[in-house]
Amino acid sequence: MPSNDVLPGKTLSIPQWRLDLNEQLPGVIFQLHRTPDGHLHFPYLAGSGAGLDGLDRRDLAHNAQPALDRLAEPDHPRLMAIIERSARSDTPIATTFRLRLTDKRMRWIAVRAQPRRVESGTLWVGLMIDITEQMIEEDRLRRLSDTDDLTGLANRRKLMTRLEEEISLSNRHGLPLSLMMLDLDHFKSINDTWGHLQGDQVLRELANLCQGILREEDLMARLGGEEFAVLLPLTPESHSYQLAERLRERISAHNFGVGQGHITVSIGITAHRVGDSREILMQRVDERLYAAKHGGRNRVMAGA
Ligand SMILES: Nc1nc2c(ncn2[C@@H]2O[C@H](COP(=O)(O)OP(=O)(O)OP(=O)(O)O)[C@@H](O)[C@H]2O)c(=O)[nH]1
Repeated sequence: MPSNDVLPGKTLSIPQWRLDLNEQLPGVIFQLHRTPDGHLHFPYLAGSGAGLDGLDRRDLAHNAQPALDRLAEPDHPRLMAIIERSARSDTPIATTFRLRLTDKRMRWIAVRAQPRRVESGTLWVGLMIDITEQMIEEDRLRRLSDTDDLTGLANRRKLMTRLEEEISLSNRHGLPLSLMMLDLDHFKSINDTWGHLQGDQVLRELANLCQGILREEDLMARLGGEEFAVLLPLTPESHSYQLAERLRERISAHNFGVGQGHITVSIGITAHRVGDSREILMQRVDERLYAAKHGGRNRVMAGA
């Protein structure tokens, strides 16, 4: 049976019209060969884009390294592991990775490749296409679905996802984690007196003010209406109490344009205890907020 492999030492006669067609592809078709000692090279490469432009294909025919050197840092070991696993278990490669081009631009590439054992090692036949535009669009949509329209803060959905992740870290490594819930006091009267649009402006400004005080790794979310939550990783309750007091004071002293001192907040805080679920934590912090409201508002209530 004639071989379709373009391995070193073998020649393959491909009609010129097919070579021309392959070169015009908006992606790359390839053969990747791995010798038993792990050396990788591309015996066949055709097409354009896929982050390989500017590389000498004659070099790549002998050594895949110049292409692998373009892999973004975290993707390099991951892709190597995927190639090894595919070679060992004869399973296809289906993944995405990032390549850094010479001008420092990053491109997202999708690869699909089918391995086959050959005398000289493993040979994959596959294709790579540039999916950067789709990834940017996906990222935009993801961010939209995680964002509160009015304030630009994270929304409840995003908070709940992060809370789940942080709780799992906290349970596994015993790291401190605090949660804060913050609600504007008598906000109905602000709306009634100044109008809904001005009320919206107060919510936006409150979000800005708090974000200026919080750390990068803290996550502030708008839960809905005039209720907010702040997730504080690596923060024990004593620290989050001080922070909550600072937020409360700064908010009550801030001029929101609706009469000095008219905007105050009640805040509940609680710390995560090993074994607490997301729902338990949310319920407990809600109870603390309720206690702050009933204790007279413009105050912080803590308690694990
Ligand atoms: N401007 C504006 N107002 C909102 C928004 N969402 C909810 N509100 C208003 O927030 C007010 C909440 O009123 P209540 O639940 O009675 O609470 P409150 O007046 O803040 O009183 P306490 O929380 O008990 O201190 C209502 O007037 C809602 O219309 C929003 O997106 N924009």
